[in-house]
Amino acid sequence: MRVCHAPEAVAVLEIAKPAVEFKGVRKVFQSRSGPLEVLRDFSLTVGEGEFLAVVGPSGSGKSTVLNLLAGLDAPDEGVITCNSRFVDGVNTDVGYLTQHDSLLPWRTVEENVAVPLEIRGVPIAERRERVGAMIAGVGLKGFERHYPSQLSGGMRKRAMLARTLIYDPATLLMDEPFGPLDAQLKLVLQAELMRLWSESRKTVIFVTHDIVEAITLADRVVVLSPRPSRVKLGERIAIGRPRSVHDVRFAPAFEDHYRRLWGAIEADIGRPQHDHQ
Ligand SMILES: Nc1ncnc2c1ncn2[C@@H]1O[C@H](COP(=O)(O)OP(=O)(O)OP(=O)(O)O)[C@@H](O)[C@H]1O
Repeated sequence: MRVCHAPEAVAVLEIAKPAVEFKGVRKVFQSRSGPLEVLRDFSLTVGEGEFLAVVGPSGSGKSTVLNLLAGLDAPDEGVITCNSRFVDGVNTDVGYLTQHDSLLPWRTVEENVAVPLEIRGVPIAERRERVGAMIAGVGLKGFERHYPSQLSGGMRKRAMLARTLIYDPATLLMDEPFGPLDAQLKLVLQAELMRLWSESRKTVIFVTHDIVEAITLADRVVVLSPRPSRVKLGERIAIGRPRSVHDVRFAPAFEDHYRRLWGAIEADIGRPQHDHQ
């Protein structure tokens, strides 16, 4: 990825090498009331090292997009590639932080974080070292031996983030990771995510309902249409980095971004989604 600096010191990102591509993807689920077409002719390209946020109406298929990329589900039509490989089964190139609390309750923080390394057969000494460093990196030092039930919601999110990052996936999928947290904690975790991302520059696809969060974190925000979904707007965020989660909303470009994104979302609120094919 090439980063050129415009006169106003805003980093303009040009997608030099795509990390993720959806081309003409269609996804239909079979529901009790018949087929549910969630994605139709859905196309999206994400550049290597890009932080992309995805917003859109509830039920428009945001999680479906992540599940398809993770290879947990298969498209009915179209092609998905990740790091130049077709996704046609479980995609081990991605780390996936889902909405749900997925820590194993019978394992301590360090035992939870170690799971991906155990699966990959990483030797125990290396495992200990990497787990310790990662736990410190997400601010959980001192809580290694705690069980999930002994942690706050924010600490559990940190532990899940550590477990997702531990095997150093090239691409990170995050599905409303901070959704249920209170506003202050959300800001703290957003700041930490930005710090971790700026150190590693992984490709990130981050699903959220929060437009401010999307503008704060992302290089580009895409808005999905109601079902059957496509990308209806792509907004490149013209706010320089490093960004402060507290100051982003005072950046000159913030208001215009917010207005355009909200306009695209507002137009679809209450609009019925078309489920008949
Ligand atoms: N495995 C499945 N079987 C049947 N229907 C499904 C399945 N997975 C998702 N759906 C339906 O597909 C639609 C899109 O779901 P998805 O979770 O991708 O939307 P979303 O945009 O992430 O929603 P939200 O913002 O509410 O989290 C929804 O109507 C959902 O009920």
